[in-house]
Amino acid sequence: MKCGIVGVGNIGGIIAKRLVETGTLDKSELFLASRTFERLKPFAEQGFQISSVKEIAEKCEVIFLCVKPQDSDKMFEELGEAPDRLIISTMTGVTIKRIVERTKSVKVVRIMPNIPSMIGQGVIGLAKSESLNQQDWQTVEKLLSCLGKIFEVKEELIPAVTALSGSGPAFIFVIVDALIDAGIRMGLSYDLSRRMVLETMKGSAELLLQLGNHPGEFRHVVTSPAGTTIEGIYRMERERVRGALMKTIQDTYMRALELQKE
Ligand SMILES: NC(=O)C1=CN([C@@H]2O[C@H](COP(=O)(O)OP(=O)(O)OC[C@H]3O[C@@H](n4cnc5c(N)ncnc54)[C@H](OP(=O)(O)O)[C@@H]3O)[C@@H](O)[C@H]2O)C=CC1
Ligand SMILES: O=C(O)[C@@H]1CCC=N1
Repeated sequence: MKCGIVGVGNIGGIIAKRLVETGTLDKSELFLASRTFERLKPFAEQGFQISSVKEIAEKCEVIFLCVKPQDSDKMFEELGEAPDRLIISTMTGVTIKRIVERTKSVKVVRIMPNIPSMIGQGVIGLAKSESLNQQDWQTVEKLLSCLGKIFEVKEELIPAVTALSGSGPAFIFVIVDALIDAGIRMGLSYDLSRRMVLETMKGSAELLLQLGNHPGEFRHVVTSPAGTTIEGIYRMERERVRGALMKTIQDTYMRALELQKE
């Protein structure tokens, strides 16, 4: 199967690497196109095939579109029409309707991956056009499963997925950074603090995933009467941490909706 990636930046680069390193595609089946050669150079040096955007439209059965929304018009112009192609877009704010209009392909999948895809542990929100047949869907699953877990949603929920899991890792990284600093402030080394924070996060997430309990239930298991945890929880409530996190996601969601209108 010939597959092309248009826009080899953060996400396009991750997809290219995962497709090849997991053996999902052979380098001979994959073609990369981007605006500046600088981004493509490390791929060219590793034997990836470099192409033009137009060539990808002409020769690839599957085309990933991975440019920023602000660059999409120019990219669509260069791509031209690609009526029989299966299009998989990571572009934030660019609707399936718009992709169908610009490419004339009716087989369009809009995805919202996140960067843990780098190690195959991503969350991939996905909405698809109605014209995909069983074979197309198998192709999509084959290509995307090397990135992580696929969650199919209605297209109207993609902006919510963008806020929660697409942008989500950035918020988690800010929280991790702050917790590591808190450890350092109490005298732990950076390395020890980092490992303890990450293992605590990983263990807590695994516990919830494996046992399925509501997080509030386990919070009570940790919290001893007149103990240490309740002091921390009381501080979190006074600092309105919950509200701040919900507002963070809401503002991100509003921007995702705005981008869809621009
Ligand atoms: N980063 C993330 O975590 C996520 C991003 N997304 C979405 O994926 C898309 C890509 O994001 P990201 O990878 O971070 O962005 P990047 O800017 O890192 O990558 C986009 C790439 O597309 C190239 N490009 C721009 N215009 C064209 C064109 N006309 N033809 C070919 N290539 C072009 C850019 O070239 P140049 O190097 O010259 O700028 C750049 O290398 C965005 O729409 C984003 O919203 C979705 C989920 C997560
Ligand atoms: O910041 C952005 O716009 C993109 C969408 C999700 C993650 N990065």
